[in-house]
Amino acid sequence: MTNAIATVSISGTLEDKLRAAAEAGFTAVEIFDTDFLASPLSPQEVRALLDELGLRCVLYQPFRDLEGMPEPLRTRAFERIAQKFEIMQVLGCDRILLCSNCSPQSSGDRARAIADLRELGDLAERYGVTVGYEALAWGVHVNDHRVAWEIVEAVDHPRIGILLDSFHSLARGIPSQSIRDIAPEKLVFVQLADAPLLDMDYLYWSRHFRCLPGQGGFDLTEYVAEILKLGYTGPLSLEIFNDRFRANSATMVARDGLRSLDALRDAARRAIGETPAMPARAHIERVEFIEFAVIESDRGAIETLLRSAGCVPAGRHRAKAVELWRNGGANFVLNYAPEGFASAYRATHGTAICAIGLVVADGAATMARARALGIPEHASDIRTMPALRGVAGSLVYVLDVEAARTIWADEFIADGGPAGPDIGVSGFDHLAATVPNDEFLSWQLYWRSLFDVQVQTPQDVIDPNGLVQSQAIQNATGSFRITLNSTDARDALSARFLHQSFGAGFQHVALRVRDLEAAAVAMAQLGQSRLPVPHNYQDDAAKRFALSDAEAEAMRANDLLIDEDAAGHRYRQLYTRAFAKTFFFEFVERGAGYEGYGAPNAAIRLAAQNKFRDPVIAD
Ligand SMILES: O=C(O)c1ccc(O)c(O)c1
Ligand SMILES: [Mg+2]
Repeated sequence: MTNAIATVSISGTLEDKLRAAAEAGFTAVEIFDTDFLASPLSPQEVRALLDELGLRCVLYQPFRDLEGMPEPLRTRAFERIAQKFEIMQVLGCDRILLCSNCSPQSSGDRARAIADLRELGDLAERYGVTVGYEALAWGVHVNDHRVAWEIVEAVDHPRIGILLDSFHSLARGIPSQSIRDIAPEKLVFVQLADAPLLDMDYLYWSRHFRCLPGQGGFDLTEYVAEILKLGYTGPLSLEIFNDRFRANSATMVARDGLRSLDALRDAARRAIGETPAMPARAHIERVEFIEFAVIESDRGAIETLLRSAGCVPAGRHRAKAVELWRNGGANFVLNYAPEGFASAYRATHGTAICAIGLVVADGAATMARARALGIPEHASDIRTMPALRGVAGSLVYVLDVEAARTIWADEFIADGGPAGPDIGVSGFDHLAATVPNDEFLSWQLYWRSLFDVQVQTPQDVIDPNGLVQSQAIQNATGSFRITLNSTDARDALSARFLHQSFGAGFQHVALRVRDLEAAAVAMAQLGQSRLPVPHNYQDDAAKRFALSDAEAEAMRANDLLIDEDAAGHRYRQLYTRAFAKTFFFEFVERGAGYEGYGAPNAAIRLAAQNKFRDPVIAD
């Protein structure tokens, strides 16, 4: 069974698109009619290029508005499709997609459509071509694959089959089990696309928001499982109309496309009990550490930030200029080494988080799955802790439970200094990454294809200078949580972060505490520089959440933010001021059952941060 991609999914000229698909490892493509029409290459030249690149054209698409048309449009459509069949012969392509009719001039008479398709079958037969009839979600008479199937069944012609496109089926909420009604030999092609769950006109949703499987909200696993159960062995092909992809690197989309298909195939195989071709998505236990690459001249400032957040020195590396700091269950590695990965990272990004360490259930299986998905490994100098390339060239270290138990004693000499103040940090609550807009979907796929994680509903967050999109990703128990944030707005905080730190990265780290009020008081004594929260917000929160006078006063006195879910589970937050505009802490008290991230407060926080737009060093 082949992986394929439609040329419409990627940016550039027809030639750029074909080269990117081949480079990513595809061996089959759909050629989109408009891409061909806009190309100066003759059919023979396109064929030569396909041959040179080792690609087969497995579908020519789309052909529009043929069935049920009045004359003279009907004759014209038949003449035009015959010309496509001739081109397809040159291209070596034997399948064409016919969309259900969208023309207001078309007849809704079922018998007419059936007769036209039967005649089309006879024409296709002469060229050795098979037609896949696709129900567009916005087709005027046929907009449901169950109806397309009824028609194809009635046409009963060996050259006329049905083409399934997951967008059209799942956007309309058509049950995937209905695929079982299709005769297997009549399913001629399968197109796949995911999409965010939006309440939107089908055409606009489809043409602008489709995304790769594993980047949106459709249940594609069930869809493909039904298709595999039917016995379909043809290509699974990506047909993605997406505004970001049109503006993106063709290579990135093609590479991610292959990853998304491999991950989806794996999920579908598992769903129907077939032997999987790669290890399962990796279970993450927790974040064990984050590592900063630190410029020596930033030492004072970063230590001040850490100390005032309740962190204390806990060890020195046995061989390298690397220090371990701790805050309860959260480990911070400060890397000052003049050589190696951190030094290269520091040279590009300045003082920044250059790596995170994840504890997974099975390290070897995690690395094997990463390999199968084409996620690059980075040569790690610690044997028990292999590394994967992560956001913006930062690293994701992969630790077994056993490695996490021994790593600190193996690598570090414990610091005999005084124990720090206990501010009740149990560990990392979440890490917030800021990524460029065009990589936003790519990073979602990275996390969702490799790890056993789920996404929450995406959030639109209002920054004083533009809209920020935020996507939370977490494991089932909530012991691992990250958020991905991106914006198009040049002056929004996350855009300034990208500019300031020369690319994507983790911009803030949230630590979880038992009692945020107590932690805030303790950290104030340590000289913490907090982000002030306006009184207007506090006055509203007091009423909204029916806070007692004491609770409301504690909120005001400690610059706390608060949220509550529908079931009354609470979340309280406190932010520190930023270090060099690139990094800050959040402290959270997450009431049992609260699953969010305080999204309603993000606009308040961003407005507060906006006041400190000049370089700020925690003092
Ligand atoms: O948006 C469209 O017109 C269109 C064209 C061809 C397809 O296969 C499709 O799914 C949508
Ligand atoms: Mg389609």
